[in-house]
Amino acid sequence: MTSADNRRDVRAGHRNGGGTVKGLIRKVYSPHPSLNDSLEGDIQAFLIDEDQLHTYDDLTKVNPVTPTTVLKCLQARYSVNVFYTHAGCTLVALNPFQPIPDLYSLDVMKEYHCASQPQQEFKPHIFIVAEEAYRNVQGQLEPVNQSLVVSGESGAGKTWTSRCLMKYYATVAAASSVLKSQDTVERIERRVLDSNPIMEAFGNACTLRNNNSSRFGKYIQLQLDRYQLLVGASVQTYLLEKTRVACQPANERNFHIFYQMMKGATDEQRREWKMPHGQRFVWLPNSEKTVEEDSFHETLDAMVCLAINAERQRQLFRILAGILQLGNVNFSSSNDDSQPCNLDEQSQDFLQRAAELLCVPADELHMCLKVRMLKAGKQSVLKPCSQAECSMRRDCLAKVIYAQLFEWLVTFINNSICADKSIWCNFIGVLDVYGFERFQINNLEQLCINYANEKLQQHFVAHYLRAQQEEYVSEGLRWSFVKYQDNQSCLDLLEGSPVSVFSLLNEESRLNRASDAKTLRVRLEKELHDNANISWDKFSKEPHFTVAHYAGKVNYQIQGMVEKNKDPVPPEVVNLLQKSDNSLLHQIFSDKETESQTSKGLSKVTVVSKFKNSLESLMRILHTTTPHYTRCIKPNPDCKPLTFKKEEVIMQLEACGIVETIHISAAGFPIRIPFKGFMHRYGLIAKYSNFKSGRHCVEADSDNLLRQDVEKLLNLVLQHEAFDPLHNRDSEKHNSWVHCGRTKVFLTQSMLDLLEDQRKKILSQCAFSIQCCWLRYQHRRRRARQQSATLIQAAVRSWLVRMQLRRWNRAAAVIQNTWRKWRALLKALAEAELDDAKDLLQEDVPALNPVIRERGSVHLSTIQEPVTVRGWPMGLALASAPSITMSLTATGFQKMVAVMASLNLPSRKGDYKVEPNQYSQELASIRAQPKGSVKLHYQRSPLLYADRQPDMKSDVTGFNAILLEKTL
Ligand SMILES: Nc1ncnc2c1ncn2[C@@H]1O[C@H](COP(=O)(O)OP(=O)(O)OP(=O)(O)O)[C@@H](O)[C@H]1O
Repeated sequence: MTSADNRRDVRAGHRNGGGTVKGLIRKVYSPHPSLNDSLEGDIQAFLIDEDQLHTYDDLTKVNPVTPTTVLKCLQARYSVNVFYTHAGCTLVALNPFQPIPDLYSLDVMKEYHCASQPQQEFKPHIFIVAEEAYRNVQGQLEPVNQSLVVSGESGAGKTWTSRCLMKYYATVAAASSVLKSQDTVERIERRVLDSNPIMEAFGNACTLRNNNSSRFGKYIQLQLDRYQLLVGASVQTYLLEKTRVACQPANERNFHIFYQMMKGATDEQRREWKMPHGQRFVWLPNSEKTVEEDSFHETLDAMVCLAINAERQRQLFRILAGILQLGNVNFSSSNDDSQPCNLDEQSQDFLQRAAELLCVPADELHMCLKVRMLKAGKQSVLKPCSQAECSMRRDCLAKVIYAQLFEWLVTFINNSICADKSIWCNFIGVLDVYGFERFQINNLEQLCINYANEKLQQHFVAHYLRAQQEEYVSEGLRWSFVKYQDNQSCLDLLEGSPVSVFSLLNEESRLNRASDAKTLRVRLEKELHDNANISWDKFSKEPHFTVAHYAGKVNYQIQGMVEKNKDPVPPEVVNLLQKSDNSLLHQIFSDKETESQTSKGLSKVTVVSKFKNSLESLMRILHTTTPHYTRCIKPNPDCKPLTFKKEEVIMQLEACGIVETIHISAAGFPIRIPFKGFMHRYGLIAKYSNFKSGRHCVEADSDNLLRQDVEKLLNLVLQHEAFDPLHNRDSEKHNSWVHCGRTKVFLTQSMLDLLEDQRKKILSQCAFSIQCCWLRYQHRRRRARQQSATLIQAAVRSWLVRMQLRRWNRAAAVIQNTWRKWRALLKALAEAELDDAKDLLQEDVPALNPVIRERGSVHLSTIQEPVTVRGWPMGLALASAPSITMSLTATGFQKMVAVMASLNLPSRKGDYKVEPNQYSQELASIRAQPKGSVKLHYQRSPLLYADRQPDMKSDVTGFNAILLEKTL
């Protein structure tokens, strides 16, 4: 099946009357013959178009709705391999009894999950129910928690459906995981899924009606965190059929796990379990029959995945092997009643093996089976048991071990998969309970199972059929009542107070006397003859009673019922098991009640009262959740593919009241929301659609005001639709999309989808606006930050520059100061030298000496006069250059610059003319240009060596040497 196949045929919807938009005038059975004649005509007219029957995706579109038309549509769909059909609030699932390729593939799951409106876009499917429940949790519409109730008779496909639902959630609730590591999510979903094979191995068996029949009921809570991700699960089980361990109905088998062990054990395991090849076990009938579920490896893998360690597995399988050995123990009757029963040689051997496997002393085990301990006051008396009693004690031992082992397993699984309460906030529950049972001989098990089904039917009736109709009336809707089968009187018969079948059964069980079927039958008849749901076949020899259940009459055998209800466990048995060296066995019995039934007296909890209590707690959970119903239908009793038996199907349809459901769904409004809640959720549509009510919608308290707001809002939503149901309300009100009651709005699914669409659009617009504002705000903030950063940077830079300049200025001042000192000193020296030279020429030397002497300490800072340019001896000019090294070593332009600096000539371009000596290329003259008044005449110095460059290494002597020394 491709995804295109899954898509809904939209044209079919139009052909079938345009879906729920246009009201359909439906006809129902009437006591008036002429009306029924016309109904018959309508049925024929409807069925004439046979080719179109399979296109009815929703049975509410069938017109007229009768068992025949519904059946024909389902048959037509089954023949074209379409197995799911909507029936209003219920999904009808026909069992194909063959694998349908790609019907449950991962891609299909994703398609349904990603579709904006799966119910509109795709064909009916169990994934639509799953997705609807998931979206309800996402939408947080009260009640947020969801329950998926899967019902149907044995083999109809409940377990299969539950598995599909779990796989769906394990996929979609984990796929969107972005917050957790993939590893964590996978581990959780894997563990949740892996609990299935273990539970099925221990709790399912091959029966005449189903090769993999669940012999217990279960309610699985899939725990979701606030992001709607699967974070854990928990399982609650109900009424395991433990009698199957020791007594299998003809042509049926024991629980799968025993066959798995026998077929899948390795040689070593066989040795350990004392289970050689070819060994026959009385409690494993029909072991030659192979079923798909006989896969031991799958169970072992699941155990590993759930962290049941190797040692625990060893202990567990040894216990199971011990149970099998017990089944082969046979007691032979003793001739003397005062003597215990004997065991033949073979049985002794089996008993020995059983004792070894259960790790209890063989002789004690033997004693415990054949001798009963009676308490008379404080005295205990041992009384040998009859052969039947011995067998019963043996069976009881096996049953109690198996039941406790199953309970331990469920607790272990729960510990492994259950999330901490602080982590999960919502749940989706999947309820898979055994279907209605009616055999040739029915006993306490069938009574309990059928009672559970009655309870579920009542929940459906109360939640959907009755509640809906009652509400329509109280809310002022004009409503033509649909008759439905209310099973309250049947439930009163079974569980009512003060007298009911259960109460009488319990009374009888608590009396400390041997049960007598006939007495109970008489009591039942005497006390309950007023109730029309119970009857007796006067000609039957066997004590019995017949109950008219919603799904049909069932005849219950009274023989053995009281004993089963007592479910006695001999205290010796429990004492013995508590002594076991098998730590698992020891653990599961360590806190078991050891006191005998007699000592407990009337406080003994019977099977019926225990079951009733657990069912009531389940009902309490169901009442606080939003239910979704799936009715599984078994098309034929032989589990054959492509076989549709009309009689078989019509009985099931009638049993679950599908026709009534369709009537009410077709005409009614499945969704009801109080005005306040409605405005709270959808008020934003008015607010953001420029719709003004003149006051704040949600604050308007009076129902009338609220009602007006609601109506305006609905008009607003529908104004784009060609059809305006509110204006139609006087005519076909109950067939329109929406109706405003006194305190509530009644909606069809289509109307709800429309409202949700609008709400989503507005929310997405709001989200867009918020995103824009946020982006703008972020942008502004970023810009402000940038500006601030620039400002700070500028301030810091300017501060740094100022600091730098201050340092430079100080340094420059120091340099200038020092430079000036040098210059003054050199000037003084040069002048002194010139004066000296002049004096030498004029022989007037002493004129300079006083100056030198006077300034001898080189304190010349006060000399500020500018250099007077005149004819300089070049040697002195060079010596007064800024750096002596520079003036000595530099050549060309550098030298010229050095000289100019030393002469304090401003180095403006073009002010001076500099001429080198044409031979030596030494600086010959610097002349001011005509505009200036500087004239420099170079003449041969009268000083000795004045035409030489000072050379540190050359032998500069005399005054020049002194001059050089000072410069350095
Ligand atoms: N959708 C399906 N597709 C293919 N096969 C199916 C489907 N549903 C059920 N089956 C087949 O029908 C068989 C019986 O289904 P299932 O075990 O789910 O019935 P059930 O209602 O749980 O019975 P019980 O009450 O006895 O446990 C399955 O083993 C499987 O082979």
